[in-house]
Amino acid sequence: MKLLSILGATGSIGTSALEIVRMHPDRFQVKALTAANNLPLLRRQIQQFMPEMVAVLDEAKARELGDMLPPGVRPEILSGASGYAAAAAWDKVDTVVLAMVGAAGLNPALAAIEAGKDIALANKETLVMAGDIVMAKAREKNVTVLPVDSEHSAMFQCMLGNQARDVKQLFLTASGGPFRNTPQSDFPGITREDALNHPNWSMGNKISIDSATLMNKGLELIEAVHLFGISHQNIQVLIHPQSIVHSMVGFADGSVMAQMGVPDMKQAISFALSFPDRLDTGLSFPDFAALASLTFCAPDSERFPSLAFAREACEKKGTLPAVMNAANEVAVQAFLDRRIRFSDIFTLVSTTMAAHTCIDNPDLSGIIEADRWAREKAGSLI
Ligand SMILES: NC(=O)C1=CN([C@@H]2O[C@H](COP(=O)(O)OP(=O)(O)OC[C@H]3O[C@@H](n4cnc5c(N)ncnc54)[C@H](OP(=O)(O)O)[C@@H]3O)[C@@H](O)[C@H]2O)C=CC1
Ligand SMILES: CC(=O)[C@@H](O)[C@H](O)COP(=O)(O)O
Ligand SMILES: [Mn+2]
Repeated sequence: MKLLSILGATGSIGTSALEIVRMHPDRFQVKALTAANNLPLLRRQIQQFMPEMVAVLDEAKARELGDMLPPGVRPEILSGASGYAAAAAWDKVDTVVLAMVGAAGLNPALAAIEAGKDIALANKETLVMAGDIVMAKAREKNVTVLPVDSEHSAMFQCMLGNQARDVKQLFLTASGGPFRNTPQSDFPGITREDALNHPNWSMGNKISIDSATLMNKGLELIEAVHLFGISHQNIQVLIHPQSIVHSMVGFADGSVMAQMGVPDMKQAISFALSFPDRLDTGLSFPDFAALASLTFCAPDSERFPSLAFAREACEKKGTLPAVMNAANEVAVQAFLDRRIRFSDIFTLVSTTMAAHTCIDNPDLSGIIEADRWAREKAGSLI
């Protein structure tokens, strides 16, 4: 029986993780859940899964949640950064699902690793900001970090049974997002609704916008560098509009292994939770006969410069990846709030990166300071 803490339980990944738990009550028990603002959904989850600990965004929300719960349902209710860290590090938990969105995931990730918990990692921003520190800490604490991100789960699955030294190339697939075929001249007219309309995946708002700008693939490039200890130069990004091949690994002998499935995160989440077993998820196989073709092509770096930003961050390292991530978070939120246009996201990120004086080998406080600086800088550009 795995004893779970699910951080970001009310989100797209969190609710899919709970679906897996619901399907396999003999394998998983929920001990802790966290959310930020969605108290009605968290209340229903608490009543269904009866965690002993929950954490929400702030004290006011914690009081509100307490008032919403019926008599007899009394988990410990914590709040804020200390609450999330407590839910990640609690000694009644052995596995933590990190499914919060954005930089807020870094502190609980480190708390979970420090406490020796196994990690199912969806929050890619954590590795983009501080991958060297997080992975070094995981090695020191002998903690397993299992990828939940579909591409990284795919690559991990392709590598099983092979020697790490035989991995020569990663092929990171991207759907291309909703604007794969949109001419750049139409970018100024792109609305929030257009950009949230991902062709294949149902996901939270932030990652949906990242997919539309291809920044999601930039973040995933850096995530792969840290998870698999490979240079970004050995990672090729491929546009694969069908999202059936979730990624591929090329080996020394010229063999390429691909992992496939319908675009549904329950496969990757369940594998991270049950590894090395495979659980029944209720998912069907792709209908290969009905699929006209599986296609691949190179990304268009002119319309979508995000991959170039990420490769620059990989080259310069230091605080630059955290700066790119923070500027992107500010820009995406401003676009979601209808304060900037779609193409302004690229300008905000590139201008903030260009203004940054990169610090090599930063410690955690250096990264947090770079994140703060980048948010202020990007905010001043809006
Ligand atoms: N969705 C997907 O298919 C995939 C997602 N990922 C990654 O997983 C992570 C989660 O994505 P997704 O589930 O789509 O996101 P959602 O926006 O759907 O959910 C985010 C979750 O985090 C909580 N949250 C938001 N802000 C904060 C904060 N400041 N502090 C604490 N908790 C917060 C939300 O709470 P509330 O809703 O209560 O406000 C919610 O529970 C992201 O890093 C994303 O890149 C990776 C691969 C695929
Ligand atoms: C499901 C998942 O892992 C997402 O990160 C997905 O990859 C987004 O689609 P894009 O390929 O369009 O970025
Ligand atoms: Mn992904």
